[in-house]
Amino acid sequence: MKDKVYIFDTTLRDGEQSPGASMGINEKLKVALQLEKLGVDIIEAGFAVSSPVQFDAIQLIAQEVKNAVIASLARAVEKDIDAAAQALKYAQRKRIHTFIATSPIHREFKLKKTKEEILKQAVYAIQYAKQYTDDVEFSAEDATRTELDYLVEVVTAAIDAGAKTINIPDTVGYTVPSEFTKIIRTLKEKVPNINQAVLSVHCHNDLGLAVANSLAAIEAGARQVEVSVNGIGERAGNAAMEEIVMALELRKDIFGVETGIVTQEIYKTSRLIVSVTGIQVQPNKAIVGKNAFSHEAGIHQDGVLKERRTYEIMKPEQIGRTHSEIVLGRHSGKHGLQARLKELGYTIQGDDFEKVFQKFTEVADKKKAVYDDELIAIVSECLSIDMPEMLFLEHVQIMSGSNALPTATVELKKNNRIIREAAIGNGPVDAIYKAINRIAGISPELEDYGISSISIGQDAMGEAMVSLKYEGKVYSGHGSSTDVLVASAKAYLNAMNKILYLERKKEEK
Ligand SMILES: CC(=O)SCCNC(=O)CCNC(=O)[C@H](O)C(C)(C)COP(=O)(O)OP(=O)(O)OC[C@H]1O[C@@H](n2cnc3c(N)ncnc32)[C@H](O)[C@@H]1OP(=O)(O)O
Ligand SMILES: CC(C)C(=O)C(=O)O
Ligand SMILES: [Mg+2]
Repeated sequence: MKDKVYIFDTTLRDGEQSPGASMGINEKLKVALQLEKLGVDIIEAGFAVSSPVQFDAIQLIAQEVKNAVIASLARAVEKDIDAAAQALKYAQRKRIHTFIATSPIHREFKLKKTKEEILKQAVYAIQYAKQYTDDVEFSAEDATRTELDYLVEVVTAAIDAGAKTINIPDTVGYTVPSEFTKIIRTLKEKVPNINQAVLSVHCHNDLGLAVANSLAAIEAGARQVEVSVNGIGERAGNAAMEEIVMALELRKDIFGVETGIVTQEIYKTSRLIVSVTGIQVQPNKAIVGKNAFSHEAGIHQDGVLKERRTYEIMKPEQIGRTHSEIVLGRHSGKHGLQARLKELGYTIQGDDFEKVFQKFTEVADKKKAVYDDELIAIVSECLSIDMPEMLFLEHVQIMSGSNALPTATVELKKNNRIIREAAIGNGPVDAIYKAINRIAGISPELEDYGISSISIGQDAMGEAMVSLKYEGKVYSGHGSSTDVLVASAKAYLNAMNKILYLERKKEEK
């Protein structure tokens, strides 16, 4: 059995410290249950003394989650530790995580205490917490800006006092990987009782180094990492769970360690955090970003079509995504275009293909991306081929407002015939989608929906993205427009047309 690295998830505590990320009690429970499914070892559910909502959320999570240790943060003061213990009362496995800052700048200006006073307070807090649970974690806040010999002294005393996990936070994200390696190695060499505790790291991302620092610490012997989903957290955030887990998973040759994470649950967890916090993931974010498995460049598309591994180091399915994507745009080449045309049911070769490619490059040069409906229009224009039996958006009209039931009227074109339907929904987008479902005659499940701006200014283009689940398969769609509701309708139709196309193919067989 390889060495295990414990995954301590702090999405619900440090992650929630991101401006605007506060979650309600039920949302926190939903996240905790998903983290349990994901297989994290420890869930830091909050900071109990901080507010009644925090306290109640920790209590509820402690009652409901069975397969992870539940932790609460507590300053090194009795009232915080008492509150943490009470909130954790019903947990099957509980951890009190107490901390105090050790660096000169925090000692002098924030805590206004001497080295001796801080060491004494840390030891007292750990001993005090031990009356409630044997599982006490101690963090030396701002450890990485602390004098190393003093840090050795504090860590030795904390373990003597009974701390079972010693956490070394890079609180302000100032450290670089080589320094982290040195800190962990020094602690392993100089702390005489270091083997009686698990050594942990908690890295912030102020210099974009949180993941690199955490991995350096693991290589140097740390066996717990504190992470958050999508890397959310105070200021520039914490080390991203998905990046660390997949680095450890894919580079076992380097790290030689295992985690208990069910990697197929990663994407679902990431999307849940986006939906409960409203904090979007940047498109180029590793592992969970919209573009992490998209290929636009012609040379890459050609490579991936010939052998996926030329430009993909993991399978999207490994992290619970359904597929990688060939995005047709200005940088695409003939192989990528041909493959997409084939998917759409066209076999176009020779001069005809050259004509279509020529027109495609003209269109692509003016746009961010060329979507399926536009491609079909190009083929139809260049080759006078009838449009296949697809649904095209002609018109969408919405009635919505604070006192109105959101109602959508949608007109779609199918085989040169206009079909009109209206529907009421929970919101304008829901109403549009219900009206489209009526015309299409099927009701796929909306798995994911997102809208983002793809240009700036008042006439900015909005791009909508949807994932629809139908008979166990997931279909994605994109649509863009200066009107976000029109973009939403186009994205839905883009995915719906893929479903309808495959359904027709099945019937033809
Ligand atoms: C690096 C981190 O992420 S640490 C965690 C940060 N998270 C949070 O702060 C979110 C939750 N915080 C809160 O709800 C509040 O700040 C509370 C309830 C903890 C404290 O609130 P208040 O009593 O109003 O104090 P306030 O937040 O203004 O100041 C913090 C006090 O705690 C002291 N303190 C800070 N850290 C510690 C510590 N680890 N142990 C003991 N005392 C500490 C500060 O010196 C200051 O004390 P002072 O009032 O004697 O000057
Ligand atoms: C409380 C500690 C672990 C923390 O969040 C930090 O130092 O960043
Ligand atoms: Mg932190």
